[in-house]
Amino acid sequence: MRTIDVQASSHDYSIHIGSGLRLALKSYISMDYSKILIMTDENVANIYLDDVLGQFSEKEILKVIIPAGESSKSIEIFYSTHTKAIEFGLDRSSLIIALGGGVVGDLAGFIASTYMRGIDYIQMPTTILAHDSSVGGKVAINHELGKNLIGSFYPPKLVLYDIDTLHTLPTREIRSGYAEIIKEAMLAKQSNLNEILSTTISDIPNEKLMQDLELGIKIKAAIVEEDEKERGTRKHLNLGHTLGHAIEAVLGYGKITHGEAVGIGLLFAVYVSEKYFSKKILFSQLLSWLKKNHYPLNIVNSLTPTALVDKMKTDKKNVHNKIHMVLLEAIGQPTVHSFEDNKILDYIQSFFDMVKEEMMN
Ligand SMILES: NC(=O)c1ccc[n+]([C@@H]2O[C@H](COP(=O)([O-])OP(=O)(O)OC[C@H]3O[C@@H](n4cnc5c(N)ncnc54)[C@H](O)[C@@H]3O)[C@@H](O)[C@H]2O)c1
Ligand SMILES: O=C(O)C(=O)C[C@@H](O)[C@H](O)[C@H](O)COP(=O)(O)O
Ligand SMILES: [Zn+2]
Repeated sequence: MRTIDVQASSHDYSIHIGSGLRLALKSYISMDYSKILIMTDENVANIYLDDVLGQFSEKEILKVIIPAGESSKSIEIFYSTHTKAIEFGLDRSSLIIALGGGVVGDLAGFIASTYMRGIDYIQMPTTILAHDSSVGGKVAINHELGKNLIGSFYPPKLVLYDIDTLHTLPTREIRSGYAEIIKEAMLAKQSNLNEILSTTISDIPNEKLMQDLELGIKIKAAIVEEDEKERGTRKHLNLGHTLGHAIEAVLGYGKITHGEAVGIGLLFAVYVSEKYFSKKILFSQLLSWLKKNHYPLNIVNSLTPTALVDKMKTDKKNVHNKIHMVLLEAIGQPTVHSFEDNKILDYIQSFFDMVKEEMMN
């Protein structure tokens, strides 16, 4: 087992990464909680819920199983879960457990942050992508006008990452998770990035997966420790998300995975960076890695650049209604830049043209 400790402003917490941890959850809970609400989605419930429930008595634990997918990060499910929690008698000494991917983690975490003005919660990530979402305390639900627009910063008490659960992930979700690891490596060092770009999604040995996850988590943890509330450096973790989030919202939540959208968003961020700084950084290597690993680059054929710019206008990084994007001056040197809407529109149009041409080769 590996452990990474994170210092948050409210408390410190540990991220344990290892095999079989879901079966030992109870031994990691140090407080005597009055009741527990465990949230998971229907896919994860089918495979792993009993492993966790088996450690508790029926009286003390309420299970809330939500539909799988991004559309569950909604105000309706947020509200109905509050209702179930009140009816079950959850109080301020109760605990919420998020067993699942980033959807469950973001939603359950946001419910924990608002229930009776805030109760403890534990993240039990079950996707590769959730190495990112379970760390750092960003919790949220979506608004029809944009991603994660209703939320808060609310760190978990503990992250228990049982990597055995990752063996049941569909290939598409492995692909999705790796986009965020690439992002983290792009913010760190060339050698880290080379290591991640050497991965082939369809064939990842266990030890390599563990190493890549640990690398991503360490890079993320260091950034959120430095700037928990995203006043400055944490914005860099949004690399690839200005376009990525807009793609998710324009297509309709759940039509593309978060990581697939971020993968395209990262390529766009590198494309703009190379134009802006007039130098080669990573575009051709990243493009060929994304192509080799079957990221859905051809989605650009069904996207309208003006609709994307409209969505980008609701991005949380914007200031005075101006779109702000994270660019890379070089690997490990992210910076934030603001652009006029027309300039972004030009970039998207020429980027799409280039991707379309590449997809024909
Ligand atoms: N809070 C943050 O810092 C942060 C960071 C990154 C992403 N996010 C958010 O995370 C969400 C995406 O998370 P995700 O990619 O984990 O999506 P997800 O939670 O929807 O999970 C993806 C799919 O995998 C299934 N699944 C989960 N675990 C499984 C397992 N072990 N075996 C088989 N199937 C399994 C789920 O049922 C779902 O169908 C997005 O909403 C994104 O905005 C948040
Ligand atoms: O932790 C962060 O900070 C991130 O930006 C991580 C992102 O991968 C994640 O998708 C996050 O939810 C996006 O943040 P948002 O503030 O743009 O919603
Ligand atoms: Zn993300």
